[in-house]
Amino acid sequence: MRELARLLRLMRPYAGWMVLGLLAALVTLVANVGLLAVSGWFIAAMAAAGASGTPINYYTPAALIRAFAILRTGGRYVERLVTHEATLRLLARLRVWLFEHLEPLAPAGLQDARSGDLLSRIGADIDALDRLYLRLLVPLLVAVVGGTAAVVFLAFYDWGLALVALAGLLVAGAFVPWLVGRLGAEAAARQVTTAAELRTAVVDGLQGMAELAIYGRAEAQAQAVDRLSVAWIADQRRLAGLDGLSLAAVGLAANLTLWGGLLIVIPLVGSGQLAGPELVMIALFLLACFEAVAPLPAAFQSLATTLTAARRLFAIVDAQPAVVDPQTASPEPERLDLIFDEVALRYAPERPWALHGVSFRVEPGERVAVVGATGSGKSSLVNLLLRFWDYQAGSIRLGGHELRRYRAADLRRRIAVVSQHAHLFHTSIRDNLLLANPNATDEALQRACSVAQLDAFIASLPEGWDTLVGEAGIGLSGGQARRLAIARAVLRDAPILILDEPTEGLDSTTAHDLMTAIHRLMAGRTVLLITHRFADLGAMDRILVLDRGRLVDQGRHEELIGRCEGYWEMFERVGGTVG
Ligand SMILES: Nc1ncnc2c1ncn2[C@@H]1O[C@H](COP(=O)(O)OP(=O)(O)OP(=O)(O)O)[C@@H](O)[C@H]1O
Repeated sequence: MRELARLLRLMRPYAGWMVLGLLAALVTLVANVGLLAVSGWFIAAMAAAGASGTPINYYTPAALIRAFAILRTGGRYVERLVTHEATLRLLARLRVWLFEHLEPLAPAGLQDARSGDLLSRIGADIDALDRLYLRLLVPLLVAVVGGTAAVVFLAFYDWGLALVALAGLLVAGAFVPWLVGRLGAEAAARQVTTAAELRTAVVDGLQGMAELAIYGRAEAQAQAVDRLSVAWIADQRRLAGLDGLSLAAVGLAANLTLWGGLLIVIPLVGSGQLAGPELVMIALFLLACFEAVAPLPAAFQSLATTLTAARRLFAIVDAQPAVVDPQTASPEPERLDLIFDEVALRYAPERPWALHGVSFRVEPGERVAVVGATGSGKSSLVNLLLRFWDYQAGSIRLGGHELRRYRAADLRRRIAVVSQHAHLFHTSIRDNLLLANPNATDEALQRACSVAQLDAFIASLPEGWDTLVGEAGIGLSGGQARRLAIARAVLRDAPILILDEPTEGLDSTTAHDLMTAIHRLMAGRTVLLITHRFADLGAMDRILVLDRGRLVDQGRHEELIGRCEGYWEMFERVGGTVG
């Protein structure tokens, strides 16, 4: 129930809309009950007056009936409008709120999360929260206020009648919801996680469609999706069954209350304490006031769904990011020299050190390459520099200030990255470039693409800059995608440039061409180039050699080849030549 209190706190900014929606719901209920009761009384009174020939004032009740009818229609309209406005505003805010909490977690805090599951949380789980206000709070408050008013109204006629109504309303509005809530709690909670697993399996299957087809596992994946689907439908069926039962139970309670009420009211009419038409009015009033409690069983049934969804969202919101921004503003260094001093990093306490006792210095404008076997910690250096992860020991200083004193965004503004994994969004080439600098002019875009040697390719496309690159850049070749990443880095115009295996996976001609573009990009910048390609090392001022998380040597190629065994072995293995 702690989740419920937290959810209510999140709703506070929309309290005005929510109270208005609640009032509209109450007015609608009163109008509906009033309409039925007055109509019943009016018809019976007119019939009695007609039979006995007594004159009757039919203006007032007719006007009341019209007023109730208009109020009911108008109230329902306003209620739907306002409650949905409140809910949609809340959901929009919650999505942004979740995204704001999600962003600092990336990538360290999200590496165990699956994209389908995250999609579920930001989509379906947030949607499930609309039930709290629309399906639980509004019906509950309307039931309590409306039910109490109905019982008080009936008490003016007869205490016994009021007690019968109270009993009926309690059965329909408390016992039945409690029972279906209990019977359906497990299925309601489970369907949230099953739906998330189902989405994850579908997303996984779609993303890995090519591999599944190649290895003939598409059928197995389809069966896994089918199993989850069947489990989800089974839970939905159980909930729908309980929903039907609860509707029947509320109907039964309403009818039994009507009969109980009639048993009390008929003798009162017989003894002349009550007029005949009032009997009809009370009978219809009794039936109508059950409208106040009818939505409660479904409301309590959805409570478990809402709470499970809320728990899943709060799990993300409460997660601690691996790197927390400092409270104070970032320092403004004059020269951007970079110093690693005895730096150590491990990704989890149970994992071995990815970097250990690493010390080196990079002067502004210097070009430094990092080489080492796979898993030696090269990309981990980048993870630290971009503040994706925090180091556990040692110190990293940029411009004389500890890296931790910089806010991540300020730090990242000074760094441009070209990597083999640069993500391309399913939008136009122009929008993918503007990501690096939303204010870039067409001339700047043109210049960036010319540095990246992408201009001829873009000019050859019928839609030019507006060509869609496809999901994750599927419409581009590996080399073109890398060039787009280079153009982004040009637009970023940052003093520090990180090249994380920018030519990895490309054939040697393409890699060579790409390096020509990269050399232009390097001009005037501090460069950290991570590479397996010895051909790229000729243009570098210094080479750092990493081995199992340790910096084992550094120097120029000619020096290292003579004294560093590990370097020499790597060079031999790739049959390298240095460009
Ligand atoms: N996100 C992560 N979570 C846990 N361990 C990680 C993570 N990233 C890297 N590691 C581990 O840290 C060590 C260094 O990895 P890193 O990616 O820095 O090596 P690398 O030299 O860049 O390798 P490669 O050349 O294959 O890209 C490896 O043992 C790796 O398994």
